[in-house]
Amino acid sequence: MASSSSSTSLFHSSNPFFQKSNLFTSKHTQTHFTIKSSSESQPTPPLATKHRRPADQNIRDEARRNNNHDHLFSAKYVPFNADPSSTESYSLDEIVYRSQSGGLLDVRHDITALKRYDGEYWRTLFDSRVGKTTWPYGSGVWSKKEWVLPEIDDDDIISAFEGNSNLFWAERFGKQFLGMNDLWVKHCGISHTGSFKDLGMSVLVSQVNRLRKMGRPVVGVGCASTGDTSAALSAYCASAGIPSMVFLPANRISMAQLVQPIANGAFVLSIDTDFDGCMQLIREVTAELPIYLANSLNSLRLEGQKTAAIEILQQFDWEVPDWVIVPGGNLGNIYAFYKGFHMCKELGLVDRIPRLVCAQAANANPLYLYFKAGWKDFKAVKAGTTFASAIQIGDPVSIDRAVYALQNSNGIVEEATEEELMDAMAQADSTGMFICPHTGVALSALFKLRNSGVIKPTDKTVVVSTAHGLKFTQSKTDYHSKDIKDMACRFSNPPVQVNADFGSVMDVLKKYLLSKAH
Ligand SMILES: Cc1ncc(COP(=O)(O)O)c(C=O)c1O
Ligand SMILES: N[C@@H](CCOP(=O)(O)O)C(=O)O
Repeated sequence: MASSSSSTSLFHSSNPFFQKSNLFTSKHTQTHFTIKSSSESQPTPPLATKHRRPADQNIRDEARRNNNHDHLFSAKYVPFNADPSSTESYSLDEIVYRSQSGGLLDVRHDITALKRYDGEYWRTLFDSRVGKTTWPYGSGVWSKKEWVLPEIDDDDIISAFEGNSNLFWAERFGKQFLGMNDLWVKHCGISHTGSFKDLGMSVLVSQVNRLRKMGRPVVGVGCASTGDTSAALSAYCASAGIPSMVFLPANRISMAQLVQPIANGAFVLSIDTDFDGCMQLIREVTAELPIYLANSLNSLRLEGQKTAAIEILQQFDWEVPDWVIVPGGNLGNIYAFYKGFHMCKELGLVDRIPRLVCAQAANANPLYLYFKAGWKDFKAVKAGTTFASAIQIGDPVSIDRAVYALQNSNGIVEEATEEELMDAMAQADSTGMFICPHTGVALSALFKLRNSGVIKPTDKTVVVSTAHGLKFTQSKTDYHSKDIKDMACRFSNPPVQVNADFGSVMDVLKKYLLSKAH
């Protein structure tokens, strides 16, 4: 941290933020910050109020008026986990998904430029933007714009004010089932299209919007999907007026997920294969046609998704949880969480990162098997059917990213059987949540790690809920009807059929009340 004697007030008129934007004019931000560069000028007081937007301007117009075109920060693509001697890099305005050697890419930020500002500066800046409608900072993703896509024009951003999702204190669930009092569920599925994919898709579609305005050959955007990526892609593309194409494995996604891209006007291909087959096809197709690839192989997506990690720290007032548990499928998200936490540590917002747990369905568990084998000889698997259908993935594209995230966070991989994940989902729902089966996978991992004593009762623990339960009502209906082969459905709560007369209704009610009396 810079000391105040060697630094300049952020509100000083020589600071570009102060000059070119009204970000610091709210009364919430009248704190003095420090930046690490020195200057001889004297600080001047901050402006007291934000000017009202003229009635004939919308929030985009207002952002345009205040736009800061002098970019202080920048980012580029580099090979993922590249050797420090590597000079290979690409502008984010290039259309490239793989490094020269065929490996994954990563978005690398100019950390030196970001480090000119200390942790207190970034914390206060991000905090000052929460809960506003100022374009584009009202979004949980774009409130961290300098760390996401620093060079994009605000006007090119396609946002549904995603993010800022509820960090839910799972008080009753924690106490009743786990003896925990500091258990939290990050509800990333309470979002525009009902999953965490909105975070990354806002970034990707915004960049596509920019590329198209620059005249780059992008006719549309495509993805393979188990249902959530396609929902997010089609919604953001529809909002931007960009054609979208989604490759879906036939009969393997929920009805709610299927109808989302249909309703949003995407070109929907239902293909008689599994997700891994669809992924292979979209990769081949995007190599041939001017269709931009929207899966998380594209590292732009992870820049948006990483903001969920930053948000967790922010919601805890920058206190670091002990554990964060994330359900994993194609394995981009576990790395996105790692990256968000790591950036906060590197830039001085926090002093450590949480331990990460990646939770997989036992029927689609290539990462779990790899972890158990001591990270030796990764083998893709043929993913079996699972109620956690969005993570029915046997050959995850981000396997290397996931291993990196887990190895650098002292992480763990767990798995959950179908019965475990469905029971955990029902237990969570019985305490007032309405979670998806993937969150059930994460909660099953938590049960296991609590039972083995790895996670302690007082550990501050966050379970990432990745999609809205309303997308998966069929699995809940099957469970509560006890309509699942070889599953006891121990926590089912089927409706009671009763005759339409007062006596019958009274009989069942009395029986119920007696069972509840202490
Ligand atoms: C609801 C849900 N949860 C978890 C995941 C896993 O995320 P990732 O593929 O980034 O591991 C996905 C998608 O894969 C998903 O749609
Ligand atoms: N669960 C995902 C699977 C694809 O993952 P992605 O993050 O690589 O797009 C989905 O909903 O399609």
